[in-house]
Amino acid sequence: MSQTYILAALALDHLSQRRTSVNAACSYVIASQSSDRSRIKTGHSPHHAASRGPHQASRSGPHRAVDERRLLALVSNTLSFRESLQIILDRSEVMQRESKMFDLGGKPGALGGAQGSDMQAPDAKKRKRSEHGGGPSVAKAWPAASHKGTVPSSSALALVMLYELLLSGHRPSCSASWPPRKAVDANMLKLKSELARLRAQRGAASIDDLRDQLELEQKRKAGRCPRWVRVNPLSALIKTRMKSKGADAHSSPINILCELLTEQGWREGRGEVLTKEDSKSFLRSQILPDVLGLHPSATAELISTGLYEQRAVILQDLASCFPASILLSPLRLDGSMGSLGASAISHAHTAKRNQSDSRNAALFSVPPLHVVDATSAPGNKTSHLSSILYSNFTSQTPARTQARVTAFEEDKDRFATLVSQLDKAGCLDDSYGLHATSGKRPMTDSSFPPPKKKSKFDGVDSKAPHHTAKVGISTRAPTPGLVLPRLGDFLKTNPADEEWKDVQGMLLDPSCSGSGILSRSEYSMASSSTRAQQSSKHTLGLQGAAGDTGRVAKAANGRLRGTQQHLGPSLEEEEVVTDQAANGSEEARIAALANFQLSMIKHAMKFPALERLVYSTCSIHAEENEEVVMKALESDEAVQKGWNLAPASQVLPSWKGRGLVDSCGGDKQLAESMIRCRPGGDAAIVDKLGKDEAHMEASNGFFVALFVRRSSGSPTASQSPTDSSTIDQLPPVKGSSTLTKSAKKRANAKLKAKEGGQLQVTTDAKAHSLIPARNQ
Ligand SMILES: C[S@@+](CC[C@H](N)C(=O)[O-])C[C@H]1O[C@@H](n2cnc3c(N)ncnc32)[C@H](O)[C@@H]1O
Repeated sequence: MSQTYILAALALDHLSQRRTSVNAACSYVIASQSSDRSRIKTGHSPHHAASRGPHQASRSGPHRAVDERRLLALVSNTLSFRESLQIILDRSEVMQRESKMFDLGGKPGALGGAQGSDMQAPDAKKRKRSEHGGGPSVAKAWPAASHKGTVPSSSALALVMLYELLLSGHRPSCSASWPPRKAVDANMLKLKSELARLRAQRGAASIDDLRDQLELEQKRKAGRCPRWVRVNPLSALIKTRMKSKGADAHSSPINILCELLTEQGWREGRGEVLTKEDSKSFLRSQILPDVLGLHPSATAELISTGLYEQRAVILQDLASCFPASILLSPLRLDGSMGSLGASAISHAHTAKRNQSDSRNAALFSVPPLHVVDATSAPGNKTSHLSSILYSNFTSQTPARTQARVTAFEEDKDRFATLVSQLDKAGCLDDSYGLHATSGKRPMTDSSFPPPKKKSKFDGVDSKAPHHTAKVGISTRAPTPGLVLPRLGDFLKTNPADEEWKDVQGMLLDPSCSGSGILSRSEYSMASSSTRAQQSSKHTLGLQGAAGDTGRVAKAANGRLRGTQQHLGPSLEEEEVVTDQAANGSEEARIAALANFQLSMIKHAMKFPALERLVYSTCSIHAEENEEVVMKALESDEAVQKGWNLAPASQVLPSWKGRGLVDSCGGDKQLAESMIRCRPGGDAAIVDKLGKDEAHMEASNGFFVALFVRRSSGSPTASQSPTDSSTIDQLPPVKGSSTLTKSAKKRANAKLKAKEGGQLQVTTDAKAHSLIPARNQ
């Protein structure tokens, strides 16, 4: 019956959205289906049915029980071959020709052809609605129905059917007239020839060879990445130590973390390579000062220290720590990367505010104080922003009263995760969510965390005036965590609103294909041995998350490299949100994502005081990275407001991986100003590693670009907003001429059209001058 295929596709959809185990995804979809049915039948809530567990649920309805082992094997095997299947699908163009056949949502009654399948007629409109000004809304195109376990995406269903019909060697269990099967059958010749081509290209003797090759490649890459940890200066543990150190010049949060580790028998190593043998050593990142790397096999050992539980460390990939660091670093006008102490930054802010010491303030462009994280959940980068702001301004009261992070998230479930993660890490602003009158948190959502107890170290601001905050609104007293989460669609904000008038920095890390994430394949791909175990031993919902590997290992297994690694929860919250265009090929999906990403950047560029905008993805596709940045630079928003790219010297200059020149129209300088991380590290470095060695420059695949502009509110620009000579006389910054030729042309054309210098800022000058982000 087709039901198993539909459930398998739903499980794949679920895995695309959530970092979870194959087991858990299968249990989830079975429970969702059953609860849907029981809700329809009895009117009970889905939670009620789901809480009975998948076994009972699936057997309680009038429908045939799902063969759980078969479902698990089908999902695991499809995942194992996912990359090959996708290549075959794309090359054969089956999705382009047959998209309707896989679109169960578009064909009410399509399920009718399946025996034993009575799943709800889907809400096709919901999945296809077009939002945010053109193209499928990637943020919203994620099929809500599918996510809730009703209708799978076409792409997931196609993968499952392709695996079953092309590779499994099983007799299909659905009717030959069921549209998804018909579509694959009709294209079988083409599909087989693409499979043969792929095998020949990879030199794989058999299909199993092909799968094993892919798995090995993924594992090798993932194994080279250290277990990255970032210190959290907002954890009570670090704060207490910091306080006890008083004015000790060496007492930075990272030094304290190293000290805490050393006290527990860890050793600080040297060099760039971590070996498996030394499971209790760590290295400091040479790229980011607040990050350490351990050998991935040391994760369980780290967890046993209690530092993770107390959130003294946040487990976050190195590359994922780039955006907040780049956004909040001082930018030097001489082109060097600033690494100024907190007091220097604070001094610059004071000078800027008073405009009394322009010489000093002009030394560097001060990092922003009010920052927006436009797409926050689960909040790794948000808490990093909070950590840096907090560290910079911890003893600088004037600046600290203004420093804050407004964190948007539009998905309610993910918003709950965001709030909970921020709360655990001590990053929430204490005024967050408190009603001015009752002092109680307003949300009724059960996942919403209870009000925080104040620790003695949170008392620093106890003399501050009582807040008069609305929920998440920024009129609040300064508090340690600094983050004000906002449940809502960033695209629906009005940049002209009063509350955004002082937003100077923004981090934009939107939903993407997630193609750079190594751990995704790591957790989702079952090794040959575990596949066998799964089919024979495991039954859904009964098996413990990580088998019998022990409590610590169980908790840590999100990244442990062992046969159980794909089972069980992860320690790192999943940053990736990948949305699939309901129909169509991988290319269509990426194009839809790119449209959405561009619309987010263009919206961000409209914020009046914004001077820095960091754009990042964990994708390796140029379509989502360099190409989006190029289009953004050429957009009306960029040209009118004078947005540019910060030069390479201002964006982690010591990081070797830079943008793809070809994808930047051949402009080397432009490409140099962008950051790229190759999944598993640069081949030139990591290919020399021994077995079981990890390298301090290996991370997930990632991309970052820093857009900068001088806001018209900044002193220099406002002195003479239409005087291009003034702007041109600014000291040039090497390598910052980043507008493309067509953008320059358009800027010139616009300027000519607006005779009399009516433009607020002389776009012509902006287009030709070399302008770093600067405030003075
Ligand atoms: C890639 S994830 C962000 C990961 C996060 N920066 C971190 O490091 O933990 C993208 C997030 O943006 C949210 N999102 C997508 N579109 C949005 C919008 N228009 N407004 C607000 N949030 C949005 C998604 O729900 C998702 O949680």
